[in-house]
Amino acid sequence: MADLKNGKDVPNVGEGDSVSKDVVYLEETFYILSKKNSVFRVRLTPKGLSLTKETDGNSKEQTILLGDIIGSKCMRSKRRRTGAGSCVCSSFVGNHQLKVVDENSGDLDENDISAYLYIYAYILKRSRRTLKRERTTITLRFRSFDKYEDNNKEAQKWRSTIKCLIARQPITSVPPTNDKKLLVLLNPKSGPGKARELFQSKVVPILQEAEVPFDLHVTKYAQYAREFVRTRNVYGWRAILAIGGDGVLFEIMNGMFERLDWQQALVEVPLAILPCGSGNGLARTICHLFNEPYIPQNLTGLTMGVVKGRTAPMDVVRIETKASIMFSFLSVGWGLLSDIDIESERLRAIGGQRFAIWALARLVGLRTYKGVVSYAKIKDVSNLPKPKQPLTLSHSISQDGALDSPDAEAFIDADEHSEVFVNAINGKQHQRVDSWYSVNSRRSAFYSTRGSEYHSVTSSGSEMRSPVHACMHGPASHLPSLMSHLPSHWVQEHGEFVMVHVSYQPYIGEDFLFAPRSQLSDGIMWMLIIKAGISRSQLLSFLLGVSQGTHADMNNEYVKMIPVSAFRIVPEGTTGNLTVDGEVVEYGPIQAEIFPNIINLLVPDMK
Ligand SMILES: Nc1ncnc2c1ncn2[C@@H]1O[C@H](COP(=O)(O)OP(=O)(O)OP(=O)(O)O)[C@@H](O)[C@H]1O
Repeated sequence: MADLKNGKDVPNVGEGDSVSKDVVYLEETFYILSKKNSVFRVRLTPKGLSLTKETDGNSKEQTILLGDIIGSKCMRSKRRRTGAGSCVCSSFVGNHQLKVVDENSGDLDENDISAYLYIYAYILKRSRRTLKRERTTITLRFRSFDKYEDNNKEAQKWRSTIKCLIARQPITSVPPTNDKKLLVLLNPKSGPGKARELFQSKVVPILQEAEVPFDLHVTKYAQYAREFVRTRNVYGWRAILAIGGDGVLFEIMNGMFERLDWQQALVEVPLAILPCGSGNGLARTICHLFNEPYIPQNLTGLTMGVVKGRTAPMDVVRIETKASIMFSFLSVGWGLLSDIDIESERLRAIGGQRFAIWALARLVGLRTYKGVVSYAKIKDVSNLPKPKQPLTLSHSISQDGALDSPDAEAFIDADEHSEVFVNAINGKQHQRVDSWYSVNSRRSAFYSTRGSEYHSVTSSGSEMRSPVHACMHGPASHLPSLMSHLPSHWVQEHGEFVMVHVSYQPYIGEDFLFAPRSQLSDGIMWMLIIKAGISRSQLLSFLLGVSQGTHADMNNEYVKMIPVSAFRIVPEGTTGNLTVDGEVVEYGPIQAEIFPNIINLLVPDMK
């Protein structure tokens, strides 16, 4: 068995290129009780957990990638009811289920000296047309020594190494700790109203397995999340997670900019989003850019990013209207797309499909808007990476729905048909009976993470309503004031428009690949201008193209897509919709400029 290399630095673990392929951090051999001619070698390497089955000279290897592993825990066997079999070996065969408990539990079985190491992974699996994550639990049973303490020491060594590797930290005998909780701000009214249910069934189990404690606050009214982050000591949390649509994150981000210490807060407290709304443009963007499958209502991949704590910088856009200043991360819209977004609100209950239905209605009754559109064009975008093709998944259903079973008991992992693997090393004279077995845990469900707090929805919100008017801080503008003349190098277009929509992320909604060349942080806004005069059939092909991003290739007298660093829209008249990140703002002059790399966003591992 390879020694634990204490203090060894592990750079870029998980990417697998800068660490030698031959490095083995830990290695152990196991065998299966019912198949004594098979030997199983388990190795922990920079790539992940390698499981090799050797039978009669043949070997078969399976590797669970480090990027797919989210956590590891040591457990003890649970005390059995009187009359239940107490023999450790027999307890794993037949119809008995393994029940384990935390080592500090009062309900543990003192007679079982085994230490159990649970390794939790969500493996990316590709079937013919779909890519999805499946939950897998690997259980290693350490029973080599006569005392539980010694077996536990062995199991803890594996746990610490796994945890250090996940955190990309030097390997030490103590796992890395972060006592700070995750602040979760959840909008129960977002999208079809399933955020609470999805959090409980899809997110909490992963937080539990990764041992990430959280404080959950369910928003009680619009602007609750904004006031919350503006008025609290946010440094006490490891990150702020928005659960809902893009609107909750918009509130959180603007609450951060209303703090005097906005700069420090944004550096030290990363933001994250899990999509439960009807728009979900940023969540879809993150999945697109980090090659994570995006499956509506399946939060697994993004939650893995949240627990692992990897960050990526994101641009923000400072927006000025006559009455207010705000910061945006997604888009500014005027005309057709904003009309569809806002007017389809009445169909909120049906989720993202509301956009398609309303788009058809608005094509029939097409409106145009008069005004002036001005922009500072970015001349050279030739260095940008090629746009990525969207992963087409035909909205597959994840297998990990099995986590939902509410009547399950926590930590029941052994399947009735699971096999028992018994250690075969040390020439059989030593009575080592370490074992491992791997099962797809279909019955586990966890409902709270130790140390986590659920804040009642019904409790009074009075502590939150700050009497003091918020003042917007954030980076200072370089633009002339909204009513002043613009610099002469800006382009100006007067006329009648079907729409002007500006996006700084590839996706502005789940099915809207609006700016395929956009990156999270590139300092570029993509302005799409569609002028009046365009035929309905051209407009239809534009709307159909938006789901795959093919509309961006349309470039004719009516449609163009321009990279800009700042812009101003001055609509004529008083009726119409102007939106920022999908939320309505006052109708009138609006101007915007982009600031690169302001936000730290929690993102999944790049695959
Ligand atoms: N408890 C609440 N009650 C009512 N509105 C709320 C509550 N919490 C947040 N909001 C508001 O709900 C709006 C929409 O939120 P969110 O973006 O999460 O959902 P959504 O369904 O995706 O919405 P949208 O379609 O506008 O993107 C936000 O403007 C937010 O201010």
